[in-house]
Amino acid sequence: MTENSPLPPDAERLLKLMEQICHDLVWNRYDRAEALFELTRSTLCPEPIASLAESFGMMLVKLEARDFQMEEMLKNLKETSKALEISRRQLLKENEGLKKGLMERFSPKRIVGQSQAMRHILDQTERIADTSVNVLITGETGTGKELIAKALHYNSIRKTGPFIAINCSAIPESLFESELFGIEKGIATGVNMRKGLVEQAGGGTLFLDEIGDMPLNIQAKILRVLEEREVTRVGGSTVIPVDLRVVAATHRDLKAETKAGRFREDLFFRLNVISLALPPLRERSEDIPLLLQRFLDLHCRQMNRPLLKISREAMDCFLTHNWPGNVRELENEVERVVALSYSETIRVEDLSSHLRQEKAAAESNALPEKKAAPLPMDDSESNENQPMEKLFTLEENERKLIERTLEAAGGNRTQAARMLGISREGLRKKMKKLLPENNQ
Ligand SMILES: Nc1ncnc2c1ncn2[C@@H]1O[C@H](COP(=O)(O)OP(=O)(O)OP(=O)(O)O)[C@@H](O)[C@H]1O
Repeated sequence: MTENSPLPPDAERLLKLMEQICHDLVWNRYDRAEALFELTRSTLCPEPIASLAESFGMMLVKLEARDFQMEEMLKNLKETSKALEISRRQLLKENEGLKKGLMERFSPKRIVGQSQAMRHILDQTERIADTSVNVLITGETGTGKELIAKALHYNSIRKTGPFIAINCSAIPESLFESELFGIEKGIATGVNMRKGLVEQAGGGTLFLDEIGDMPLNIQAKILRVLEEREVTRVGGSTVIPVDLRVVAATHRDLKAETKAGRFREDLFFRLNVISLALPPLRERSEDIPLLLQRFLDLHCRQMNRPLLKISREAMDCFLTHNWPGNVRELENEVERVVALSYSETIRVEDLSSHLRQEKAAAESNALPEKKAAPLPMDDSESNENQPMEKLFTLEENERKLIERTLEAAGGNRTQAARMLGISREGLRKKMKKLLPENNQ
């Protein structure tokens, strides 16, 4: 067959059929596609048309395979999307549970404190939690300032919003502004937009810890946020409204800092709408046994140990130490002891050396008048650290212990019996035997 010779009549018809099939395929119509395979097989079909049909047939097979793959992909995507939705719901539920747990954990009722000063603080915390007033919490390190800030947040109407804590003493001065107020996109090559901590706290509480360490220029800017309730990112000009409550804390005397010109007076007044001054632990030693109990429960549970008892001598160490690191130091000491002690009773030798030394020094003076709340006590350790020449008989030791406990309990026998872990009747019998002169 030459280039110009007419096609045989059959070839003419088959070419027409090819043309129609191609046209159909262009419009995604496949109903005549089967004919392609016939064309490849037909003995009547001229060879060029048969090989053209074969090429189209292969193309069709590929198309079918692609469609099949797409269907599979769609099916997989649908399954993944279903699994993601299930996970999303689970996460939401978990998140709700965790938030509920946080609310319970930071309820003022769960914060330990029986001393008058702490009861006053906890009472105030409960009363102001659900308001939006700014609060300034003062107190030495480890007294529980952040704990109170969280109690304020998780018991407020903002409890489902974020609690964002900033430690002002830990941020380098050059980074303060961008950390707090965020950065606008494109301020420098490759810089992406970043929300600052103030913006992130929207709908929740911003906790400015160690506010006394905030640089003066930032103090002016944070004051603006408090007054205008809006923020502008570094390098940006858009004013972004923020709805937040500010709780600040410091171990410094901010009044003195304002007098020394290191803290803005206007900011001090803005923050100090309500102030809560947390007392150091050494001024509320009646809280020590309760805190000890709380931390023993917690750490024994965490370390899978049965609840440890504490010897009277070890308890004396806890009561006489002056706790410069306050509650945090006490908790660390308990955690250390629970991890390291071998026996079921915490004894003096289990404690850190500085606690033991202080106790030894205090022993040369009289026992301070501190009242211990009931704890699982073990008295078998009395006089453990006494040098040999000071050893007394068992009876003598018992007599001294009763005398000291009565002294600590201000003469109240019911309380003394409780502190000794015996009944009032048991104490009466012991006093009759050991302290007949006192037993009237
Ligand atoms: N009254 C309390 N009851 C139970 N736990 C407490 C109490 N006070 C403090 N704690 C615990 O002591 C630790 C220290 O408390 P927190 O971090 O709140 O102190 P802080 O005053 O903010 O310390 P810093 O000034 O060093 O930041 C935390 O583990 C906290 O849970």
